[in-house]
Amino acid sequence: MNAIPGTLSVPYDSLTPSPPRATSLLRAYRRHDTLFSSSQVQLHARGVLETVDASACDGLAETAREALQRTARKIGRLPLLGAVPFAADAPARLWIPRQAVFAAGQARHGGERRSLPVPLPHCDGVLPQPTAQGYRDSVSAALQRIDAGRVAKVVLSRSLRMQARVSVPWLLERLLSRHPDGYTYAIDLTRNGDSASLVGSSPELLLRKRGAQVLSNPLAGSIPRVADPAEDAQRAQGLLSSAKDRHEHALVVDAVAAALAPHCRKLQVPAAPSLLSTPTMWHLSTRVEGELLDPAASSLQLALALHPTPAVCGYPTVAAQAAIRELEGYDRGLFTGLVGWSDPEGDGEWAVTIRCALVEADAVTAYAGAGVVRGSQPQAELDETSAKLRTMLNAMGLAQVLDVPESAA
Ligand SMILES: C=C(O[C@H]1C=CC=C(C(=O)O)[C@@H]1O)C(=O)O
Repeated sequence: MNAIPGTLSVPYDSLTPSPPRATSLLRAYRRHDTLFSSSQVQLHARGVLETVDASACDGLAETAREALQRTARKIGRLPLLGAVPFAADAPARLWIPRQAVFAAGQARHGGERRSLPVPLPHCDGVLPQPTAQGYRDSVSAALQRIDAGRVAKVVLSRSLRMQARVSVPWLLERLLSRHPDGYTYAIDLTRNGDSASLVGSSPELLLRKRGAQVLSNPLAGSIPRVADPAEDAQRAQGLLSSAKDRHEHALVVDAVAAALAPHCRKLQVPAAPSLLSTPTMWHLSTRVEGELLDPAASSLQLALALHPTPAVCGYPTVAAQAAIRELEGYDRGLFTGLVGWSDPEGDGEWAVTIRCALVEADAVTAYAGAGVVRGSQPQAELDETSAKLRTMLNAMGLAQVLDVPESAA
């Protein structure tokens, strides 16, 4: 099928009969491979055939489509995969791999366990950006802008850079076993010998496209979960009936529906959100489903038409982007961008790049943000980002970094 020895690419639309078992793909994963897993499909890729480094400002979707079609003509059907950053003018990290294998279904924990690194990663120091107080101050500043009518919602984030060595295959396996329904990814970013991977377990689907069918599943409005089942259920119900969170959520759903509408002959938008849970969070969730006018439209092009949604940026977009630039004080990089893949027909799946960490040789940086709207409280937003950070910190065995007294942070 393909001219490159060892290259294997199984078409997405031929997945159902007898695909490679997802668990065996996970077992085959090696450091510097790339893996993207959802409840629908799992993609395992190795090597780089061609990079597509344009920024979203520079016709990224068109450049990607040309690269996919050229590869399909010359070599065979291979997907494009990788990550697009939050900022439209920053370069994407997308490429066509030398080898790609798709499997249907979830990468549940395989029979064969990898040996755990012993001891668990040890953290030699933490650099928060901003500090806890800095984050609360930025939320207060965003609330002033909201009161002044300059913006309705701003998503503010923070990061924790930890001096620690973390094994990517080990982390990936732990993330998959904790939340197999999520969008779990390990995107190899190693270039020129500088080892780096973007690893995460996102609960949020930006866009899935298969034939003429598209689905987006925006999340916004959240509350941390607790161990006690009765209180946990009470929190979920409280979230569902919170006017503040419903408003925060509606801004995202309206923007997603407005961005998809011009591309769709039919669009279904539920009138009210439902609840979605991860191991650490409850979220308000809405599944927006559409039928495309042009089934040949690419999943990347459609995902970029949605990005950045108010779930990661705010509303209105331009005012929220300006507030983030002025208040956040650090570069988000790939965090709050999109991560996923597209095949030569444009079918594909792109998740919102959240609940993630940049894993480098001697350090790991975890990220989390929260939507600020009228009625938000600085301490509650800080606590929400801590709970979101736990997705990665718990999986890495580094949750103790959240217990550091603020004066030491
Ligand atoms: C920006 C993040 O979450 C977004 C997605 C879901 C819920 C969110 C919220 O309730 O604020 C955020 O909009 C993150 O997890 O870092």
